[in-house]
Amino acid sequence: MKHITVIGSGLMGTGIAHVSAQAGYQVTLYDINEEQLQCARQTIEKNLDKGIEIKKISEEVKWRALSNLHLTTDLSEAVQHTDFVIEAVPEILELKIDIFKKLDKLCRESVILATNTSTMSPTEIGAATNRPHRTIAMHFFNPVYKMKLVEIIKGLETSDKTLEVTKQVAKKMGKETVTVNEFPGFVTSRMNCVIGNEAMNMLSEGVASAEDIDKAIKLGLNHPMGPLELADLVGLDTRLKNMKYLHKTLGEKYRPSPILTKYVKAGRLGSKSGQGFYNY
Ligand SMILES: CCCCCCCCCCCCC[C@H](O)CC(=O)SCCNC(=O)CCNC(=O)[C@H](O)C(C)(C)COP(=O)(O)OP(=O)(O)OC[C@H]1O[C@@H](n2cnc3c(N)ncnc32)[C@H](O)[C@@H]1OP(=O)(O)O
Ligand SMILES: NC(=O)c1ccc[n+]([C@@H]2O[C@H](COP(=O)([O-])OP(=O)(O)OC[C@H]3O[C@@H](n4cnc5c(N)ncnc54)[C@H](O)[C@@H]3O)[C@@H](O)[C@H]2O)c1
Repeated sequence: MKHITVIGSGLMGTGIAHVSAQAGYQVTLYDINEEQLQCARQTIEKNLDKGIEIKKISEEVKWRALSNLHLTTDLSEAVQHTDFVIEAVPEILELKIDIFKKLDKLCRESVILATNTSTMSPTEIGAATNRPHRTIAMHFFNPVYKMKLVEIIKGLETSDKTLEVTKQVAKKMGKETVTVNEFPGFVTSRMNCVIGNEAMNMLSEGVASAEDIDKAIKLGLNHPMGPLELADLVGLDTRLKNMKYLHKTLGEKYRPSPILTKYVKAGRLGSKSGQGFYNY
């Protein structure tokens, strides 16, 4: 494994490309949006600089990581030399399936295709390809360069070898792993969605202000961030897509809070749009 391709250079693709390049992989970051790619490179450079400031990495590691990073809007070029692909496009099943079909045609037979889906079925995504045994879900956490876990989910046909290689890749990126059986939302998104949704319902019902809900959960339950500020960090559009999928697959308990739907309709998407439950 020498070369990783990351598909989608948004919040997560940027972080995954960062930790991959820092781990010594050649990384090609692909997006349909050139501006987004440039923005990703700047974010990675800024976060590498912060790493130097806190003495977590050296100047040399920074420059090596940046020289390992390649950007492209051409999908064939993105996968030409790749060994391992990690997809991080928006949480829309049809979009992920379409990309996996294209990747399956373009990539050498030995290439593993991983999805960074928060909730969806690697079996269903893998079934769209001729390599279900080489498809897997590799669920990273935001902000990727600070968070220590990757949740790995095997699809029905995923081979043990694919699981082993995926674990090794995550380990080389400095991450711990857990292996979870395939259920919608896995362990973490299922839990996160329930807590976050309850916080939004409490806000709508007037139980407390956003600030006090978050403060209560941080100082009273010792969470590092409050559920509403965390939802803003994740992106309210992403969160709504996750909730809708869990609602469809797991039932009524996961119905998205109406305030979430309203905010997304208004274009309040969290920190990335400048406004969510808080102003940025
Ligand atoms: C439970 C509430 C529920 C809320 C609901 C929200 C909706 C979610 C719905 C699901 C949607 C899908 C989501 C997705 O699929 C999965 C996710 O990503 S969910 C979000 C996960 N993220 C979190 O939960 C973040 C919570 N916050 C935190 O844990 C912390 O605030 C933080 C982000 C870690 C930051 O804390 P800080 O104190 O600022 O961080 P540290 O300084 O301690 O750094 C941590 C660690 O990173 C190292 N480090 C820091 N900067 C750099 C750098 N520039 N380069 C390299 N390394 C860096 C630092 O040294 C620390 O390492 P260590 O010393 O510990 O080894
Ligand atoms: N936001 C989070 O905290 C978080 C955490 C873990 C997992 N995830 C999952 O990661 C995935 C990406 O989420 P995100 O928050 O990074 O989304 P995002 O909206 O920030 O980024 C998505 C990127 O994909 C690009 N894109 C769209 N269509 C594309 C295509 N056809 N080909 C290539 N690129 C395309 C967009 O231009 C954008 O740059 C989702 O499946 C999400 O559920 C998100």
